[in-house]
Amino acid sequence: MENIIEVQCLKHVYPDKTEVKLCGLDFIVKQGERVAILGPNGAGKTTLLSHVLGLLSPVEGKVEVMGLTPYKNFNTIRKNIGVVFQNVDEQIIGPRVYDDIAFTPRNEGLSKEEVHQKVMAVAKTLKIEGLLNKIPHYLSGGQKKKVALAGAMVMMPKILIMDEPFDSLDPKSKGGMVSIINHLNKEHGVTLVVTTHDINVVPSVADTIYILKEGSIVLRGTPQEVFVQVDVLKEANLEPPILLELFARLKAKGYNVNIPNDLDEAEETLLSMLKGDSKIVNSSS
Ligand SMILES: Nc1ncnc2c1ncn2[C@@H]1O[C@H](COP(=O)(O)OP(=O)(O)OP(=O)(O)O)[C@@H](O)[C@H]1O
Repeated sequence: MENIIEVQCLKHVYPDKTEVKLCGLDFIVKQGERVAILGPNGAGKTTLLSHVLGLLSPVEGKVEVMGLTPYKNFNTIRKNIGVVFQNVDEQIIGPRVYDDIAFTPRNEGLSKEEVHQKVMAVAKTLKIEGLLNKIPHYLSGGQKKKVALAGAMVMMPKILIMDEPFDSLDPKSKGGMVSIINHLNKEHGVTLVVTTHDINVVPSVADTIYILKEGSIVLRGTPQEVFVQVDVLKEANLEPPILLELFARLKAKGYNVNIPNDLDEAEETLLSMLKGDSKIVNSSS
């Protein structure tokens, strides 16, 4: 798979002289990949995303998206990246939900029919047809996130960047958001980059995880590889998902179990253990 995003040893200085450095491992995203960025508050996750979006320019380091330097090719880059910011209130601007979603296709000069077709298609995918006539200001937090996502996805960009997409969502809305973004990835080939503090949701939305800590990218791997490195996670002020930690502990005690991707896999493994499946043994016993 082709690299669609490449960031190497980025250094950014904000106008108030706050310095953010992200060295260590390179940040690489391949086309069609689902990537989650984890790290404590202030680690530099939003700064990294802002560079990928071309909103900031680095003092040092390399930032490339589709082989281009984002801040120098802002318009091309933004045509290919949909973004949902942490504070969605700042990005919803239309007087009605319909107008908000229609903003980019209208701006691109599409005909009224084409705009309508695009708005209805994305509203159907995200199941928000019933919100199209509403005034965005009065929507719930979860509904606003979906509207912002619809605005980001209406032109079906190659890459979708979401800063804290699960923030303030109730369990049902969170599950809905997970299904939607996985659908966009699977059915439309959209490359996903998300930041989140919601560690339990990560195995269901990411193929690859990056861990940021104090100006450094310290760890990269699949959820199964990353979440068993409990010491590194704790140093970065992160707790592994409970399910994965449980299986990592069983493995450390000599049980021949695979780290599960989700609750269904965990259930299957535990049921096999309870049934006394001979493949799952404690090698130390
Ligand atoms: N506009 C700004 N001006 C000055 N400093 C900033 C600005 N934006 C971010 N910073 C600083 O840069 C550092 C990294 O912030 P950033 O928002 O990238 O972290 P984060 O990992 O996204 O944190 P969080 O998990 O809290 O959202 C922090 O020390 C922050 O205070």
